[in-house]
Amino acid sequence: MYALDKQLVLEDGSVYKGYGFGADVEMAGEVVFNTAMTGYQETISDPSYNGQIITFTYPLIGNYGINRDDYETINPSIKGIITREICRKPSNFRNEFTLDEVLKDLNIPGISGIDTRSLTKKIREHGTIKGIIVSADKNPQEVVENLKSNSLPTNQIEQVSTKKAFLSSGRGMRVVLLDLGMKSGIMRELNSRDCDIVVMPHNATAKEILRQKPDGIMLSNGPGDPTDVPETIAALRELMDKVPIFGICMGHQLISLACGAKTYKLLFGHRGANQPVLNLQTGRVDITAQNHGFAVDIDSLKDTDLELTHIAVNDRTCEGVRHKKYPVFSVQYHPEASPGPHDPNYLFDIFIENMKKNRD
Ligand SMILES: NC(=O)CC[C@H](N)C(=O)O
Repeated sequence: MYALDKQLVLEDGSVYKGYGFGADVEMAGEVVFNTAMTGYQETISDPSYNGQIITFTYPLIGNYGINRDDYETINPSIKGIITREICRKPSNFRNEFTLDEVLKDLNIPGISGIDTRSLTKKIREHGTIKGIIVSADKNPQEVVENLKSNSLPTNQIEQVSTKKAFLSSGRGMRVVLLDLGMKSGIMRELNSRDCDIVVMPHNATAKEILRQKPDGIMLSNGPGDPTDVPETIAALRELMDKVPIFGICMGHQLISLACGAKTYKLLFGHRGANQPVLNLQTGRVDITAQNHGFAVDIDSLKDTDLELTHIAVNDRTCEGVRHKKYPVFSVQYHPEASPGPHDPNYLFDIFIENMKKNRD
């Protein structure tokens, strides 16, 4: 039998005892919850979760193992995993490693045996909260004091964005993919449409981007607060009228900020694989993959050249915008899925069409 050797301590003083797995290290992070039933490998390796401890509401995690192919980045930067139950003997034809051994290699701690329903209810009421997975014999009061005195990281985009530009050749449209902490799924979608991609760091200037003679610019997802990167927002302002732009998640927030809208932090965010989104033009609802803690303030769109195109069915928050004059659009959800449904995948085709039209 495993011993109750670890505890999850939250900033509000609550303590959840459990069983440690993965790396035996202590790392504080923002505790968030994800409601997807599958896709834990893509989720833990999504760079937008940088600095966060992920609670999986699905009660069994690790049951189909980890494989070489499903990483969204090969350098995951989450601060921990919280589960009801961890499967230590996965069974799947694609299984190559156990979640436990991979987390050990990646130096990421996990805790199982947690009442994730109660924890999730707490986060829903309180909002996302700072927490840490520590040894069960530590005094929780002291841990809480420590947690309170340490602030969560800022400027996370620069930690996960590529330092140098690189190419992924194709014969189709030339796309500058601005890496704000991109999931490889975005690259895969562009590759599958034969795009000729230049991936550039988050702080590339408008001039550097235009020097690549792009047909269009793709803005990726990314971690943390969108207001952390004023230089990227300034670059976007210069680029808006030059070439078609498509933004996903962080990219969507940055386009909105560049046009004068405002962003704010949601109480507990949207993280999962079945988030319904209403397309206001067609009346169609797409079921989407999402992972975001911030949102664009719908009221603030009034004074901009953006129009609201999509809203979340669950809480009526902003899920997409479009520029009134230029072929610039963005969504808060993930058309690249990984993990999650492929309903909105056609958005990549719209981006390709926008680039073709702009070329003609
Ligand atoms: N996946 C993302 O790009 C998330 C964007 C931003 N970090 C947020 O939490 O809202």
